[in-house]
Amino acid sequence: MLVLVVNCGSSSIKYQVREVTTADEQADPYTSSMPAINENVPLERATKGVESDEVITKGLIQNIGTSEIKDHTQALEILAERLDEELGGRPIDAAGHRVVHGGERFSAPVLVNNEIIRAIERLAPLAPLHNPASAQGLRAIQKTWPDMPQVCVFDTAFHRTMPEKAWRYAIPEEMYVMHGMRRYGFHGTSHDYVTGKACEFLGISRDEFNGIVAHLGNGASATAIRDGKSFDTSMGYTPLAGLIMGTRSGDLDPSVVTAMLDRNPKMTAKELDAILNKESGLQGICGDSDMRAVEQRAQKGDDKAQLALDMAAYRLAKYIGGYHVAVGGAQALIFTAGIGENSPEFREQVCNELGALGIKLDPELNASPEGEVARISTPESAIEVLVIATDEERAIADATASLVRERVKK
Ligand SMILES: Nc1ncnc2c1ncn2[C@@H]1O[C@H](COP(=O)(O)OP(=O)(O)O)[C@@H](O)[C@H]1O
Ligand SMILES: CC(=O)OP(=O)(O)O
Ligand SMILES: [Mg+2]
Repeated sequence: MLVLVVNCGSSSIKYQVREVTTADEQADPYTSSMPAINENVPLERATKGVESDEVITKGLIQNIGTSEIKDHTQALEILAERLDEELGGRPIDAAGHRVVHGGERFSAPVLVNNEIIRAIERLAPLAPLHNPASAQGLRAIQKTWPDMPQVCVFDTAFHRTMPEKAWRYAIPEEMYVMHGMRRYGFHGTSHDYVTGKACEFLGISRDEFNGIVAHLGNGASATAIRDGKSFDTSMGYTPLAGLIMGTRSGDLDPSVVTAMLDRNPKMTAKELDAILNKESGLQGICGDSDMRAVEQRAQKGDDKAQLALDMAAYRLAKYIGGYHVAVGGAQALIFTAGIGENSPEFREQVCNELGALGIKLDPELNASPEGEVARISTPESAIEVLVIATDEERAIADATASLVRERVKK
């Protein structure tokens, strides 16, 4: 089956077309339209018998929302033409979308219909940059390929298993009841995927696995995995909370925000949002947001870059320490995504902060982890440290093929 994976960002569309083989094996019973609250089926169970192994083509459409490309609808028209060329007219069987916010409703991937698209649009206030883009992408594909089944895979879904003590904010209850102000958590597809890989590698069944995942890309989040499920996570109501990221502040005292407003009463919510999301994090501390650039400057003795690294590593280490407690003792610490997979220096710096947990890195293994899953700790380490290559697109392609296959059977 040929599956188009679409990731609609605020100003770009990342896409992949993947060949997915589906064995004639029954997947686990899997709710496809209305998943029950707080239910969650691990990816590897939901996609049993589905294997995506080959990327046929991939690419990026940028500058959406400029004079060049008006909106996501126009971008999808460009994509359709491009794909026709790149695939030599071969038809696509299904499309799978990364949707950032699934709110409290979605705890698993769903087959798309008009009502689902409206639900994603209704969640726009919680993810103003991402959800409207996804909805436009979904509608544009509906228009271009009216018969193509579409599936949405939500960043928030994996975190629907968190207990209320982890997801509620200590603010007046009506803020939650009336406005949905609570922790949702993001990067769930990645946290779920690498958790499955870790269990496989360690020979532990999902239900018995306790660990911590550090997904460190441009956006970064840590998740406490208890009994194989998300128990707590560092991102919150939006992807701004938690760790120090490329351009996002992560956690701070909310009074800082009100003080910014006090100083400059003319500042709009949008401007405040831009300061915290686009001008903060590594960028705010040292003027560079890309980890490679920050590391290079630090190696040359640049103090500001070194401070940015120290702060980011320290913040992450504090989360790891807290989550070790939250999961009742982690069996493994997993590093993944751009920085987690590619920066031995940052992994080392974080682990150096974790001596109290009895973590011991093997410097050679850390310098060049090999394969999809690599152990980088010594045999004496109290917690295994793993580097796992995440693949959100693959997970989305598998989930899409799995749901579409079930539909064809019915
Ligand atoms: N070899 C490397 N060393 C250090 N950082 C790296 C390396 N390769 C990629 N990165 C960092 O990974 C981050 C991007 O991660 P990625 O997961 O690709 O992001 P996105 O969230 O955009 O998917 C950037 O900060 C980049 O500098
Ligand atoms: C949710 C989020 O932070 O996504 P990204 O890492 O793609 O920015
Ligand atoms: Mg990412």
